[in-house]
Amino acid sequence: MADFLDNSAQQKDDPLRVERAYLVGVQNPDMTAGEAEELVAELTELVENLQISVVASTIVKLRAPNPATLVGSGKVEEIIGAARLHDCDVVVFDEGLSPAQQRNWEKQSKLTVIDRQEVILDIFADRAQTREAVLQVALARMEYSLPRLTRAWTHLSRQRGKGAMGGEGETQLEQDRRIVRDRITRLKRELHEVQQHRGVQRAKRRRVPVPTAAIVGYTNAGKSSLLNAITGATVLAEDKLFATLDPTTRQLLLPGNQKLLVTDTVGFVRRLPHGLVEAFKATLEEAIVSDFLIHVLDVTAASVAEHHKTTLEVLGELDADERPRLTVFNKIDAATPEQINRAKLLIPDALFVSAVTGEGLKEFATHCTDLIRDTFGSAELLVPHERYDVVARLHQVGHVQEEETLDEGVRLIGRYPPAQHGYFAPFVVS
Ligand SMILES: Nc1nc2c(ncn2[C@@H]2O[C@H](COP(=O)(O)OP(=O)(O)OP(=O)(O)O)[C@@H](O)[C@H]2O)c(=O)[nH]1
Ligand SMILES: [Mg+2]
Repeated sequence: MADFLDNSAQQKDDPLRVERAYLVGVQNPDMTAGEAEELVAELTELVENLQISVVASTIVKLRAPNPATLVGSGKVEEIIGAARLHDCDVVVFDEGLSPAQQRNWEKQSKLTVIDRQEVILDIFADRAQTREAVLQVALARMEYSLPRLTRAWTHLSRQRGKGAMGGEGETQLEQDRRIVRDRITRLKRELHEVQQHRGVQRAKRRRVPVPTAAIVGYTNAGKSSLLNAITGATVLAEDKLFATLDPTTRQLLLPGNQKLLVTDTVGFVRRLPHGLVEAFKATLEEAIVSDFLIHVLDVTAASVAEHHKTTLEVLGELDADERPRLTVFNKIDAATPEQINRAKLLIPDALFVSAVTGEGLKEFATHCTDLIRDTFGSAELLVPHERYDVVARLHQVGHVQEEETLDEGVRLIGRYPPAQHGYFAPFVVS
């Protein structure tokens, strides 16, 4: 299985490896030209992450997709001509290609033709580090490749010309399919074991009554940098998409001596392959089970609103969109006043910070304490009738969720600020 789990290192010097890419963006009727351009810019970054140079690109306006080749036949000719002219060896589509479309393209162009999803899968494969992430990515890639085994270029080899096209007999193909299916079964079994082990560890951890938060957000927003800045931890922060694939947890000490466990998570991206969302559900469970989410956004990103939307969508798929959430715009040190204003309009109650200069981090910490106070610190009190002043004070400084008069006193369930703990402690029953 080693060949499937690690194919990056040994192929860096492979003469057949693709090196020069021609990108094709697709502008659907519901998209503006600007949006299509942004997606291509993002795809450029993704492709360059694979050490493939982006030589040229084009945007195709698409009214109705052509089932055979996605774009119309005239455009196919045009794109192949342009890719050849620029001496490209790979064409990358921003839009997903069906296995049949991909096959048709490769047959006609004699070039490697891939889509955004495959690029993302390959990046994840390069970055995965823990056993679980490695297995999850391998599984997502296997599932993606199963209907595409007749292609000239597969991420099983990430090179051209391997696995002959057309000349291959049905039996060979059937055999390959069986091998891939067997691997999928084996990967699922291994993953199950690894996840069970992690579940046990988490159950142990959960007994510690320290609140937890997960940092989520679009890739490159500065999630790891923020975690570094607030904890002094040394988490990998790089100007690379998906620098973080495995969750890292650090303990943070907030104002009022409040402890908080913060977990950094993998960045989200538009058009994340569905297989990967599925595959990463387990890893992102950390985010789902945390007490609240810290949603980090890059305030300088042109499509910050899209980033915001994408993250909420992925959170929705993970059933985590209802968790308490703190929205934080990062990189204010590099932002223009217009960008700040735009962000304020987008999320009026958001916080503004810079992980680089440390600006806004104090307010951020205070807000975390407040959020914990809102989600935590709920206690049941029994206050004797002669101490009605305590009941009055709880109404004044805290939040009373339940109140009931009994013979022995007033029973209350409520929350109050950590600073008041000492005052209320003698009356707490649970
Ligand atoms: N100017 C500026 N740059 C920042 C700030 N925070 C992060 N960056 C830069 O943004 C880039 C991405 O930062 P990361 O912390 O790796 O981002 P991330 O969200 O963890 O990215 P992934 O793990 O890839 O999803 C790096 O080049 C950082 O130096 C900030 O406050 N200001
Ligand atoms: Mg990161």
